[in-house]
Amino acid sequence: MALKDNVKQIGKNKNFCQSLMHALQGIWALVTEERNFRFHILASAFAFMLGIFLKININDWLWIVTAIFLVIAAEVLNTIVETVVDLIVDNHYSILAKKAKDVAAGGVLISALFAIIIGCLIFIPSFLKLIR
Ligand SMILES: Nc1ncnc2c1ncn2[C@@H]1O[C@H](COP(=O)(O)OP(=O)(O)OP(=O)(O)O)[C@@H](O)[C@H]1O
Repeated sequence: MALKDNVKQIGKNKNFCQSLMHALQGIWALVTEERNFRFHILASAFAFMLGIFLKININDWLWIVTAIFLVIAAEVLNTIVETVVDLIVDNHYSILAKKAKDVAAGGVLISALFAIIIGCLIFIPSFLKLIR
C-alpha cells in the first residue's frame, strides 16, 4: 500500500509504516543493484556458518557481528556517496567526485580489512583447537 502511495513522493513520510517501506526499498536497492553489497552479505553468511560450526563463544560472536555490521555500514555509506555524487556531477568528470568516491571506497576497504583481522584472530585458533 505504502509502495503504491509513494510514487514520486518528495515530501516527508506520513507514518512509521511508510518510513519502513522506504527503508526496505533502500535495502532492496542495495541487494539488487550493488554487487559488492551482495558479496559482503555472502561473506557474512559464511562467517556466520563458520561461527556456528566452530562453536565460538559469546565474546567472539560480538566481535564477528560488529565486524559484519561495520562492513555493511561502510558499504551503505559508499553507495550513498556514489549515488549523491552521480546526482551532482551528472556523468561529468570531476576531481572532487573522484576524491569522494575513492575515499568512500577506501572506507569499505578499511572496514573489510578490520573484518578479515577479526576473522583470523577468532577462527584460526578455534579451527586449530578443533583439529587437535
Ligand atoms: N564523475 C566522476 N568523476 C571522476 N572520477 C569518477 C567519477 N565517477 C567515477 N569516478 C571514478 O571511478 C571509480 C568508480 O566509480 P563508480 O561510480 O563506478 O563506482 P563503483 O564501481 O560503483 O564502485 P564500487 O566498486 O565501490 O561499487 C571511482 O572510485 C572514481 O575513481
